[in-house]
Amino acid sequence: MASSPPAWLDPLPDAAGLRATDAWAIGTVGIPGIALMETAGALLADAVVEVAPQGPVAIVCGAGNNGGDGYVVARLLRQAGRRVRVVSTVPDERLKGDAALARDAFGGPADPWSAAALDDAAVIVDAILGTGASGAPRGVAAEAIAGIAAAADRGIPVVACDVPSGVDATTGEVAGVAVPATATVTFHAATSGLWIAPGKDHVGRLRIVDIGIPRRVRDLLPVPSTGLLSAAVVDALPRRRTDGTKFRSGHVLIVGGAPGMTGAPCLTARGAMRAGAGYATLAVPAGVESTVAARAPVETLTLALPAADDGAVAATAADVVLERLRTRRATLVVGPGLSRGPERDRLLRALIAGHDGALVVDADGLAALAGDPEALRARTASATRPTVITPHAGEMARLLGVELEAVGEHRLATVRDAARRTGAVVVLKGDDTLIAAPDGRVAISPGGAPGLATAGTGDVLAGVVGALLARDVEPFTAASAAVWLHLRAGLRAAEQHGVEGTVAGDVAEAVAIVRRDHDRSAAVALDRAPARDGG
Ligand SMILES: NC(=O)C1=CN([C@@H]2O[C@H](COP(=O)(O)OP(=O)(O)OC[C@H]3O[C@@H](n4cnc5c(N)ncnc54)[C@H](OP(=O)(O)O)[C@@H]3O)[C@@H](O)[C@H]2O)[C@@H](O)CC1
Ligand SMILES: Nc1ncnc2c1ncn2[C@@H]1O[C@H](COP(=O)(O)OP(=O)(O)O)[C@@H](O)[C@H]1O
Ligand SMILES: [K+]
Repeated sequence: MASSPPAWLDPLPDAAGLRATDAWAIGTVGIPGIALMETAGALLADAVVEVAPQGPVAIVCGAGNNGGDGYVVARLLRQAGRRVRVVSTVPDERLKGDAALARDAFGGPADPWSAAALDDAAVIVDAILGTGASGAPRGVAAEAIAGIAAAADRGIPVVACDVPSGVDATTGEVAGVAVPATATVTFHAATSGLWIAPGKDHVGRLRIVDIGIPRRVRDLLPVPSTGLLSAAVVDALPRRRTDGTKFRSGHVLIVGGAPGMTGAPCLTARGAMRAGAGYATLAVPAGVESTVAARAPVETLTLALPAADDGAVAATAADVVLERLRTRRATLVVGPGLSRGPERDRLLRALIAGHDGALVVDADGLAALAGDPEALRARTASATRPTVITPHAGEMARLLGVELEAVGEHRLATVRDAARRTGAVVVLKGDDTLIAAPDGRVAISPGGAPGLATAGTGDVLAGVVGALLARDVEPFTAASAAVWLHLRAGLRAAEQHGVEGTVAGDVAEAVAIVRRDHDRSAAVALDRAPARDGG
C-alpha cells in the first residue's frame, strides 16, 4: 500500500501484521508476553461473564498462545468461583513459552478433548486456533471445532478468543469447519478476516480490546493493504459551489434498458442525481424510450438508441453514444437492464475502446466481458480513463470464468485478482462489499444492511459511483464513498420503511439524506473547531 493511506480507511492488519505488532510490543517496548496474555485473558473472562453470568464454563485450548489465553481465563473464572472444565486438543507437553506459563499458573494439565466436556456447559470458550493458524483445521483441532459447532447448534453460547477457530484471520476464508461464535473478543486490533464473509458470519458480536500495546505501533509497522471504510470518506468528496453549473455538478450517461427491463436504468439515474450529478441522460433502445421517459426522474433526458432484433440495444448504438459523448463530456455507466447477447458483447467492446472518459460497467455490461476481464486493460492502462466495475458474486464468477462457490469462498483473493486483471477499481458487492484497487489496496464495507437485499439496489449503486466519477473523484475514493453512502442509505431507508419494506427507490432517495446529514455534521464540527491564530 502507498506509504500514506487515505485518512478514511481504518487500517486492518493481517495475521502476520498482528503477530509483528505483538513481537514489537514484546521485543522493542519490553512488555513481557505473559503480561499481554494475562490482560487478554482477563478481558476475555469479562466477556464470558457477560455472555453467561453463571453456570459451568467449558474452555477448549489449542497448542499455541491462543490456548494460553484460554488457561488464563480458566484460572480467573475458577478464582471467581465458577465451575470450569478445561480440555486441550494437544498433549500437554506440546505447550511452550507463555502458553506453558499460563497452564502452570492455572495449576496443571487439561483433560484431553472430549465432546462430553461441553455437555453441561452454560458457555464455551474457543481458544483453539488464533492468528497462528494456517490452512484447514487438522486432527483433534478440527474434531473439537466440529464439537463446538454442534454444541452451538444446541443453543450453548460460544465466546471466541481473538478469532473464531477455523476462520482465516486475514482473508475470512473457512477452509474446513469453523466455530460459530456468539461473541469474539479480539486483541489490540481486528484483522481483516473478521470483516469478510464467510468468516464475518462466524464472529458474532465483535469486541476489540486494548491489551496495552502502545498505539504508536501503527506508525512504525508497514501499513496494511486492507482497511475498513469510515464516514470520513465523504469528506473527500467535492461540494457544489455557488458559481457552479449543472455540467460542473457532473453529467452521467447511462446505457441500458431493454423490453421488460426499463426500471433498472431509471434507478441508476435516480441514484446518480441523488448523489449529486447535475445532469443525467438515459440512452435506451428506441422501442422503450417512451416507457423509460415516463418512469425516469423528470429531471433526466433520454436518448433513443438503435435496437437489435430482440428490442435491446444494437451494437451500432455505440456510434450514437460515442457521438453524444464527444459533444457532451460525461461519465458512462453501462449495463443496468441492458440484457445479454452478442450484440451487447460488441457494443461493450466498442464503448470500451471509444470512450475517453470515466466508465462504470455493471450488471449485463459485465456479462458482455464474460471470461475476458483483460478486455478492460487497454483502456485502464491510461490514467485519464478511470474505470470502476461493480459485480455481485454471480457477475464476478462469469467475468473471471470461475465457479460461483469459488467467489464466495475466496472473496478477498477474488476481488484483488479481478482488479489486477482488469486494471479497474472493482466493487465486489454483497453483505460485506469489497472495493479493490489494481495496486492491491482493498477497502472493506462491513455491511449489516439487509434492507439492501432487494432488486434494483445495485442499479442505484452504479448511479452513485457514476455521479462521483463525474465530479472527477479519483476512482478508488469514488467507489468507496459510493459504497459507504449506499450502505448508510440502506440503513436509513430501513429506519423509515422497515427492513422488509425497503425498495431500491427508497435507497436512492436516502443517499441524498445521508449525504446531507454528513455534510451538516461536518459543518457543525468546523464551527466548533478552535479559532486559528489571528482568527
Ligand atoms: N504473541 C503474543 O504475545 C500474544 C498472543 N496472543 C494470543 O496468541 C495467539 C497467537 O498464538 P500463536 O502464534 O501461538 O498461534 P495459535 O493461533 O495459538 O496457534 C498455533 C498452533 O496451532 C497449530 N495449528 C496451526 N494451524 C493449525 C491447523 N490448521 N490445524 C490444527 N492446528 C494448527 C500449530 O501447531 P502446528 O500444527 O504448526 O505444529 C500451533 O501450535 C493470538 O491469536 C492470541 O490469542 C495474546 O495472548 C496476546 C499476546
Ligand atoms: N445480504 C445481501 N445480499 C445481497 N446484496 C446485499 C446484501 N446486503 C447488501 N447488499 C447490497 O445490495 C446491492 C445489490 O446489488 P445487486 O446484487 O446488483 O442487485 P440488483 O442487480 O437487483 O440491483 C449491492 O450493493 C449489495 O452490496
Ligand atoms: K480462537
